[in-house]
Amino acid sequence: MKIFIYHTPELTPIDIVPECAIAVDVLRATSTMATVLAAGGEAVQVFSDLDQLMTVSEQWPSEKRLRAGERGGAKVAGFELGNSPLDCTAELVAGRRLFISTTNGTRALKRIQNAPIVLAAALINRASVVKFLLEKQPETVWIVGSGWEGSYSLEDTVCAGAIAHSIWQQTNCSLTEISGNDEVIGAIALYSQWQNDLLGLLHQASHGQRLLGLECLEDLKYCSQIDTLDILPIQQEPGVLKSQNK
Ligand SMILES: O=C(O)[C@H](CS(=O)(=O)O)OP(=O)(O)O
Ligand SMILES: [Mg+2]
Repeated sequence: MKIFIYHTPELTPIDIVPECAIAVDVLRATSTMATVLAAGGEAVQVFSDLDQLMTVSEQWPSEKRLRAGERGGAKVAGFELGNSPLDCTAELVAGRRLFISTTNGTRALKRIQNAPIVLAAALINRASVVKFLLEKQPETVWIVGSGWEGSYSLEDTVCAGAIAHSIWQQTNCSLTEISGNDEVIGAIALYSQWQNDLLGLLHQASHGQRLLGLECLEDLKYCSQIDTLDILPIQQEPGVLKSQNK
């Protein structure tokens, strides 16, 4: 297995696809998606465009859908949910499809949606993603950070590093054998440095500071946990992710 890390959707190649592509948006889109599916959501359907989200979700029975999204961190007017995983309780989401559009995470998923296998990863479901990769053994894996409007984000890179670090530790491969680009070495080093204080790292991150400004400390705490949800969001059709085995 060769792992490649791309820090943003914009840095991700467009003319080829890997066997498996993984979108990461620790703050907060993929953390929210994993939470919704773990709480019994039927599926998560992602949109980069709000008008398209409205058009498609209108065709879904109202009692079976939830609209979620943020712009500038704030909930989109008229939507039931913003982008906080803490709002995605089982009472609210069970059996319903989440139609979601966020600033960065949904763009990353759209960018990789043509790969044969597409996953959504966050720190909270890192172990489930790693387990799948070790069982499936895809030849090439891309881990794509969502970043922030085209620029680097610390929290997505540390999560990519956490995935690569775990694969490296659980195989007999050398670092050179698993790393497809230099970003993998850098991400593993970042994770190794901060693995015992991931919340501290999120406090340092510009996105973490933005969310703290929006009074979202509890979101930071939740998203900084590692391996807490046994859930694998996997794409079933372009833009639609379900829990594996559903
Ligand atoms: O909702 C989020 O955390 C961000 C937007 S902001 O940084 O809060 O303004 O969106 P995401 O697509 O999850 O990075
Ligand atoms: Mg983000």
